[in-house]
Amino acid sequence: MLDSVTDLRSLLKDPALLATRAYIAGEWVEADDGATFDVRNPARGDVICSVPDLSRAEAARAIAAAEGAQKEWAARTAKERANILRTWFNLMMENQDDLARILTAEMGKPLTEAKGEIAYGASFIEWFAEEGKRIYGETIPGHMPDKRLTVIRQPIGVAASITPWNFPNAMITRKCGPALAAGCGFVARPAAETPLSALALAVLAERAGLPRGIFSVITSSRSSDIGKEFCENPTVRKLSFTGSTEVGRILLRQAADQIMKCSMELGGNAPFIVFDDADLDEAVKGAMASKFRNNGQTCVCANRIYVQAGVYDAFAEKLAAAVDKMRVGDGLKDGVDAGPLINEDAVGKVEQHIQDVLDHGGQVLTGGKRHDLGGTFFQPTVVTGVTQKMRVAHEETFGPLAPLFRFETEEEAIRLANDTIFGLAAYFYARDIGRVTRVQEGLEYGIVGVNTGIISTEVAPFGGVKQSGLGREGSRHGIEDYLEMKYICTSI
Ligand SMILES: NC(=O)C1=CN([C@@H]2O[C@H](COP(=O)(O)OP(=O)(O)OC[C@H]3O[C@@H](n4cnc5c(N)ncnc54)[C@H](OP(=O)(O)O)[C@@H]3O)[C@@H](O)[C@H]2O)C=CC1
Ligand SMILES: O=C(O)[C@H](O)CS(=O)(=O)O
Repeated sequence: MLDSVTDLRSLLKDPALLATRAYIAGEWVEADDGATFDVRNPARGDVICSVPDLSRAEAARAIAAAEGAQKEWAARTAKERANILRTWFNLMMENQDDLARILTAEMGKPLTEAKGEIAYGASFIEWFAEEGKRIYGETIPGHMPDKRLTVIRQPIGVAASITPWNFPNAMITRKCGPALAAGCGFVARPAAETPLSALALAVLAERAGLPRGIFSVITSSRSSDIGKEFCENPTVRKLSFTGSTEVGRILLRQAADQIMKCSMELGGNAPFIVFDDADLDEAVKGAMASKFRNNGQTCVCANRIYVQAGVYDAFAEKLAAAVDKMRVGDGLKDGVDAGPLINEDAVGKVEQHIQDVLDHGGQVLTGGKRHDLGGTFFQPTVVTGVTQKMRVAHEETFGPLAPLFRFETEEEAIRLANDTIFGLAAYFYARDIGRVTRVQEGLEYGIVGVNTGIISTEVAPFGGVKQSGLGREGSRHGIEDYLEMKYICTSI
């Protein structure tokens, strides 16, 4: 097991990627007051290293440096910015193995998933390097003979991000990619659980030639303080947040004072619907992929699995058999399908959801308890007899729990699936074209997977409706949130 920075450095081809100081204005710094906080390997809770515990003053300096660098950065051509971003992408892919080991060490996901995340994260840098060249304007036929009308789009200025621990690389690049391509300055504050992946990104950004000050990484355990600096500092013109709906609400309230432009990628409660005309084996594969990716710790994981009555028992049996084959262990070891949960609170939530199902008449089909490995390892679990009265119907578990609900009709399935304040991702398996059309149109979600359990890609718009968020990330739409539109009316 990992229990020190020496152990982790010994696993890396390039130990310099394991940076343990914050990155502000092109400098590697300690906290002004020398404070630090520990970064732990969730598999055992061992301390990997400590990093500086920055406060608002250092965050303010990073914001000022981003403002100072932004005008020159925006004055470069889109192609010049693209070339540097492309170099950054290349460096991320060349160092994929090391970045994945650092990510697994601090977050716990299996190395195979971590490598996948590095490629996914890098794809946003690659994609938006090119999208930056397509920030087109408009000319509009004048409303009067002596008027000439144009519309241009300019970088919004300094953008800031607050990101969660579950995708410590990709959630940052999904935001800084479009921001930097558009000509913005960028200040990132990663989750306290997982700062090392963000710092490794800064090491490679420096090597790629990103100008000093244009990109900073604030390591801090004082998330509320840094969030307030981002929301209250008048230089920050854009806040992009990924995390829980509860925290998103706090940030929106704080940002309202400045009428700040915000993107919010928030909580989910994804329904996964299996109709009686589905290919059951494909549906099981999709459920396994969607439910147990990152050990259930993603906002787009299937959180509720609705199965039509005629195929309920067959699907439950097939799913339990697939779940029983999952290999739980230390993510740094080969052949592991599920690592530890991020912390004890995460384990507690899974246990509470399982107990609530049992208290209301449901049953455990497989799993249901902490794993023999101890720590925050948990048995992948399937529960049956689940109903809308239970907590798991309305709360995001964010763990390896697959709750099976039974339904009778198509109308009932759509109604139950939409019975939530969330609206991020939904999935269903069916083959009748009329049913597929009616269901994909009837689901109130920003993302719908039809006969697939994995939907994430940099080329498509990712985001939710209702209380799952505001805005879209990735795709040709993702750069819009880092631009301001200017209408110019010229009298000739
Ligand atoms: N829609 C999406 O794409 C995603 C949504 N989520 C949702 O987030 C939840 C799980 O992730 P989790 O990290 O626990 O979510 P949190 O919302 O608790 O934390 C997300 C980030 O916000 C920071 N934070 C917490 N409180 C504040 C505050 N008052 N002001 C400023 N920043 C704050 C956290 O810092 P720290 O951790 O250091 O406290 C972390 O960096 C789930 O509900 C999940 O669905 C998660 C990932 C993606
Ligand atoms: O943080 C998350 O859960 C991600 O947004 C999910 S994905 O984009 O990696 O699928």
